[in-house]
Amino acid sequence: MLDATKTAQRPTHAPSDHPKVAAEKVGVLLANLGTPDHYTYWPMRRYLNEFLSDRRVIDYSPWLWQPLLQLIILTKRPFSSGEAYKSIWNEEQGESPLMTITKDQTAKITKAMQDRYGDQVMVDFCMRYGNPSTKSKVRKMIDAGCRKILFFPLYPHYAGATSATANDQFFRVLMDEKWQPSVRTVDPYYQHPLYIEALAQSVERAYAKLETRPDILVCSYHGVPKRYLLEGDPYHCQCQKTTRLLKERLGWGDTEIATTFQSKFGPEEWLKPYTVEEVARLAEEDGKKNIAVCAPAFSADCIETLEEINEEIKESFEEAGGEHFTYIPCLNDDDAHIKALSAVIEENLNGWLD
Ligand SMILES: C=CC1=C(C)c2cc3[nH]c(cc4nc(cc5[nH]c(cc1n2)c(C)c5CCC(=O)O)C(CCC(=O)O)=C4C)c(C)c3C=C
Ligand SMILES: [Fe+2]
Ligand SMILES: [Fe+2]
Repeated sequence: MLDATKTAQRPTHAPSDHPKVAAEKVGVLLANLGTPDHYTYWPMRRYLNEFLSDRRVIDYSPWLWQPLLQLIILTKRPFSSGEAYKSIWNEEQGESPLMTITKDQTAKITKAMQDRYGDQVMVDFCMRYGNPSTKSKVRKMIDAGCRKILFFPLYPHYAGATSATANDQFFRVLMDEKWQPSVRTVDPYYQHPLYIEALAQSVERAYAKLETRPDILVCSYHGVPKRYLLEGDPYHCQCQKTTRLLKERLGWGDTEIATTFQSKFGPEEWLKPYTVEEVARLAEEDGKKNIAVCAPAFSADCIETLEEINEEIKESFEEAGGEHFTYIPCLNDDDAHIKALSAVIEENLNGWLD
């Protein structure tokens, strides 16, 4: 609650001083990871620098890590990752697919919330790294009269490198605000029945379009260093549970679905099996020549799915003798996904709205 003694020193940006503010609102701030402004060297370098300097993502001592990052990694990776981004870029809108999809999700969730609550709720999105920044969107919500903000990291699973760092940033930028909203953050939703339902429907829809049923569905999750799991990060267990719940909902057997981890970075061991190796092994050793791959840890298609899975990992499968590779897109702005995310939001707004 607000301290009445502070109202006398309300800053000029305080919501009630804002000429356009007619009534108090509740803000729902969706947050995704972030994406470069462009695939050329400097925007790529700025984005990777911010991302890879986050100690929630890479926890090495900055004394060791920063020289390596600044002098070696950031001289090369902006070029190689930039090429990958170029191959998937949405040239028409001048942005990456992650940005386009996040905007589409936000528009649909806004509509769902307005149908339910009218103008009492304001929905917007921000990114953990790059633009639009968490700071700019928190400020925008406060200026628009949001006295309560629900912060929703768009990751089904909780990892230090994703949800936790998004939350860190949210609370960090709030420290700079004089006019404090009351806040809530959303829990991971990897076992929400509507999320599992949306995943299952996306698999069923994809399978229904195929002439021959794939031998196996590979659920490829973004990896993290194995050490993070051993040090207590819950991400790995939550991914395993998602695959199990999906398998149960689909009514499949153990041999029809697998869990793998992708996007290994650096020399350390990451969560295994690595998708890129496992798809080759499935083709070569298990004779599974027809596979489908989905990516349940990503709420939106991005470089890691459109380029890494659908180009690099597909190539690894085909080089090992695989014949049919089907990539099942992320849930993106599917109606079932919007329904799931809206339900999660409504559950978290409990008691905040009439
Ligand atoms: C280096 C360590 C990394 C960890 C740990 C990590 C965890 C992690 N990331 C996501 C989701 C996304 N990652 C994306 C891109 C991306 N990830 C890393 C590194 C780590 N991620 C890098 C260097 C990049 C940039 C691209 C590249 O150079 O390879 C994206 C896509 C962004 C886009 O613009 O499309 C997402 C989404 C999760 C879920 C996760 C751990 C749970
Ligand atoms: Fe990542
Ligand atoms: Fe990648």
